[in-house]
Amino acid sequence: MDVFRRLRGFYLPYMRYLVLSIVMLVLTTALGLVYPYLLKQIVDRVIIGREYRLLLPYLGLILAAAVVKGAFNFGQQYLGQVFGMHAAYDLRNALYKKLNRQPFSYYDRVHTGDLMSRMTADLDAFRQFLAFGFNNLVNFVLLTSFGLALMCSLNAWLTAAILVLLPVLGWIAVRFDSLLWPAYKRVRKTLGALNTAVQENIMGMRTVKSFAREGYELGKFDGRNEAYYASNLAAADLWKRFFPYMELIGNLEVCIVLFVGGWLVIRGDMDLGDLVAFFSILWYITFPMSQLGYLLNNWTQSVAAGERLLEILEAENPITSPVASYRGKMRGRVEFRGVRLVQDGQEVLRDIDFTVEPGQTIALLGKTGAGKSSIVNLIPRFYDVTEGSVLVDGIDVRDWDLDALRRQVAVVFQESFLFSTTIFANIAYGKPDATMEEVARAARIADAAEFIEQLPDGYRTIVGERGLGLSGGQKQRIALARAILADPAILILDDATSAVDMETEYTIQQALQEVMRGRTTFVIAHRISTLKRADQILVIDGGRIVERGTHDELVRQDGLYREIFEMQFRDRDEFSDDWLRAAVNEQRGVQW
Ligand SMILES: Nc1ncnc2c1ncn2[C@@H]1O[C@H](COP(=O)(O)OP(=O)(O)OP(=O)(O)O)[C@@H](O)[C@H]1O
Repeated sequence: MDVFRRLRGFYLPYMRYLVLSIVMLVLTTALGLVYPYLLKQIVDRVIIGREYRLLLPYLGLILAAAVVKGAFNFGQQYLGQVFGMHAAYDLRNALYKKLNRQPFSYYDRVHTGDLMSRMTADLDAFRQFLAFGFNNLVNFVLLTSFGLALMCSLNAWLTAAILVLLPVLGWIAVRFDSLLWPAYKRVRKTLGALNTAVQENIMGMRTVKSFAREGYELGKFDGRNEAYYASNLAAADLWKRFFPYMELIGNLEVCIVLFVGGWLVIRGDMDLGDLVAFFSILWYITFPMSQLGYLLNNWTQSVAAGERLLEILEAENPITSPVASYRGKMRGRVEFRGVRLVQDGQEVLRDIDFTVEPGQTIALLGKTGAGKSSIVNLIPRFYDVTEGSVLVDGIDVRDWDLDALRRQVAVVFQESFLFSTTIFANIAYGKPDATMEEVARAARIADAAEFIEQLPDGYRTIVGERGLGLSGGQKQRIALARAILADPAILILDDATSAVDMETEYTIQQALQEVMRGRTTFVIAHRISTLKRADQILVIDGGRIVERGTHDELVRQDGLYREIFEMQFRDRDEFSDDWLRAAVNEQRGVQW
């Protein structure tokens, strides 16, 4: 019940459909109970009383009741569906909205396949209960109570006799529900794991194939498929045990009515017509009773599914805009004050202090895993600091309106993600109203214009899922153009040119000089040649700033920067016969 209480916000606004549907259901049920009454009349008056002229009117009444009942039945099912669909529509929107608002840390933990299964299969199980389950439940209660009341009016003793088995029925139902609930939770969980395996396999198909690991992946899938199959079988096994009990109780009821009812008729304490009517009511209510199993199934599935939906809806999100948030125009001054960051219990950053003035370029250099990305991720609040603060224009990023902050900070990640749409739409992603000229200009700066124009459809070329069909360097250049077009006050290039060759990187850098003018730029790169022009270079090691200064200052110190510099210099020396490197050196006028 708790699941339904917590999800009530989604179905309460549409209760009018459910109420109308239930009204129709009551009428359908009431009309259904007219048959036993008519049957009694036919037996007592037409057959026993020999009033044959009444036969046709009674048959006419039975037919009319069937037609009206059919119409009400259609109405109640239709309205039930409308109720379920409206609620599911809102729920789907809320889930999607929530997922869009969740922070990076949430996506570090969840599995895409499992999320997809929650958004589809679990949502549908919940909708099914709203659309049919609610009505069936009400139908069950109504039919049983109406039926019992009618039976009571026919013969109280006979009704009391069949009620003896009711507590047994209730006990069995409750007992099975407690067994079914965990069984269905397992079914849902194994389905999520199965979807995760499929999704990861498809996403990573190139890696799978390149290592010829199809066999291993098939085995992994087989294992999860087996687990899903086994959990379904376990649930079916429970049902297998449940149905015979229900069948037995139904048949016992028939025996009781035959025995006690027959005895009452023989003694002359009950009319034959009443016994026939009693029987017909019993059959009428045994059907929904035998459906109790399905009802329970529907119910437990929807509770298990609802729990999984609530896990998304109620997931904590510490990264939200404060009520009195700041949403001004950004100048681009960034300050880190005593920043410490702990992730998964591990200290990733500590004692990070630095200031960048608007328009300056700051470079971060360090070994892999040193903490460079972790530093820049704090600026647009992809993560929040554990201690200390990050200020933009003197205002703590936690006091900025999240959208205003992120709209004015553009990040180009090492792995560029492209949507499966046109190159134009991919570049204009942060500025949907951009004109062709603006998009082409951003592409020119990112050194992407040339290869885009050579494609058969130019900017209208549709790139495959995740940009398949383009090279890594081409994707990076499109991502770069996307950031340039967004015209941010702060531009963060997190290893954004790692996939392009040195010559292209050089061309991009030349063009970026113009883009970087007037905006604060963070550059993370491994090649010293990329960083050396920065106003300030921070050398990161083990989550701390170990050196800082300009290129000239740092090469004079005997530290990590110089070590990296000399290493890169040695490489260059070893490959001195490489015509390309020589050409680039010459072009750059690098003084090593
Ligand atoms: N979301 C996270 N959850 C837990 N630990 C993380 C997370 N992100 C990064 N780390 C850890 O923090 C440390 C620094 O990672 P970070 O990505 O900042 O390094 P980096 O210097 O940018 O490395 P690279 O140059 O390889 O990109 C690593 O030890 C990493 O395992």
